[in-house]
Amino acid sequence: MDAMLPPLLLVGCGNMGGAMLDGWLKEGLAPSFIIDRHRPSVPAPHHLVRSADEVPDSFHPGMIVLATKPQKVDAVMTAIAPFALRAPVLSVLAGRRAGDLTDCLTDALPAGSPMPLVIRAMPNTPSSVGQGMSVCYAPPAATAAQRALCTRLLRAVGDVAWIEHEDEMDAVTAISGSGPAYVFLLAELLEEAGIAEGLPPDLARQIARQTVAGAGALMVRSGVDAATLRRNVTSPGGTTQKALDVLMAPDAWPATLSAAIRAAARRSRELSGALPVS
Ligand SMILES: NC(=O)c1ccc[n+]([C@@H]2O[C@H](COP(=O)([O-])OP(=O)(O)OC[C@H]3O[C@@H](n4cnc5c(N)ncnc54)[C@H](OP(=O)(O)O)[C@@H]3O)[C@@H](O)[C@H]2O)c1
Ligand code: PRO
Repeated sequence: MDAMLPPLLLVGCGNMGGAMLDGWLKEGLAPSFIIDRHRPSVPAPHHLVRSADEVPDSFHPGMIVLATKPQKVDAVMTAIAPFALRAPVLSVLAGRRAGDLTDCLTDALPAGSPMPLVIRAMPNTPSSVGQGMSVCYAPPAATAAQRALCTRLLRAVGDVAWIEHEDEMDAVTAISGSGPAYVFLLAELLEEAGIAEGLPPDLARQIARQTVAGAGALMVRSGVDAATLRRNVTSPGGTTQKALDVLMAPDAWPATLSAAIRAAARRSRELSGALPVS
C-alpha cells in the first residue's frame, strides 16, 4: 500500500461521500473530519461532527471534499470557507460549476483573501469497493500537484479520467455518475423477468445478480470490447439472438437509453443554472 492518504474534511457523508469514505478507509486515511447529520459513527482516529461549525479552527486538511446534495451546499459555505484557504476543494456535486462554488466561497471570505480553488469530480458508488469511475475537471488555476492529489485520492477508490472542458461533465454525470443505477435496474428487471417465467424468487435473484456481476468482471478482466463479448454470447439462430432482436430494435434500447442519458444530462445542466428547470 502507498503512503497514507492525506487528512480530509469530508462535507456530507451519505450515499456518495460514504462510498468514497469506505474506499479511503480501506486504503489508509490520515485523521480526518467528517461532517454529516446522519452517519452513526466513523472509526478512530477520524472525527464525526454534525455541523461544519464544529470543525476546530486548528484542523489543516489536505483536501476538502464536498459531497452534500447540490441544493444543500450553500448552507455550509461560510463555515468551510476558512479551510478553503488552506486546501483545495474537491466537489462531487452534480451540476454545480466550479466557478459558481468558488464565488460562493469567496463571498464568505474577508475581502482581499486569496481565491479558493475548486476542482470537480464525478465519482460513482462502486467507489465503496474500489471499483469506482471518477472523472475530474480542474480550472486552469489548479497546479499539477493539486491535480495529482485529486488523482491519488480518487485512484484509491477506482479508475480516474480527466476532462479539459467542464461542459463535458453533464454527459459524464449522466453516464458514469448515474450509470450504476441503470445497471442495478437491469439486475432488478432480470430478476422480475425470471420470476415471471416461473423461476423460484431466490434462484431468479441469484442468477440475475451474478450475471450482471460476471459480465462486468469479464469485460474488465478480458479487456475485450463490449460488442465482441456480446457477439460471443450470440449463437446464430439461438436464444440470445431472439432477445437481442427485441432489445436492439431502433425504438427499443438504443432509443430508450439515449433519451434517458439526454434527460440526465439536461438535469445536470439545470442544476448548474445553465438551463431553466423543465
Ligand atoms: N449518489 C451517487 O451515486 C452520486 C454519484 C456522484 C455524485 N453524487 C453527488 O454527491 C452528492 C451527494 O449525493 P448523495 O447521494 O451522497 O446524497 P446524500 O445521501 O443525501 O448525502 C449527503 C449527506 O450530507 C448531509 N448534509 C448535507 N448538508 C449538511 C450539513 N450542513 N451538515 C451536516 N450534514 C449535511 C446530508 O444530510 P441531510 O439529508 O440531512 O441534508 C446527507 O447525509 C450530490 O451532490 C450528488 O450530486 C452522488
Ligand atoms: N447521483 C446524483 C444524482 O442522481 C448525481 C449522479 C448520481 O443527481
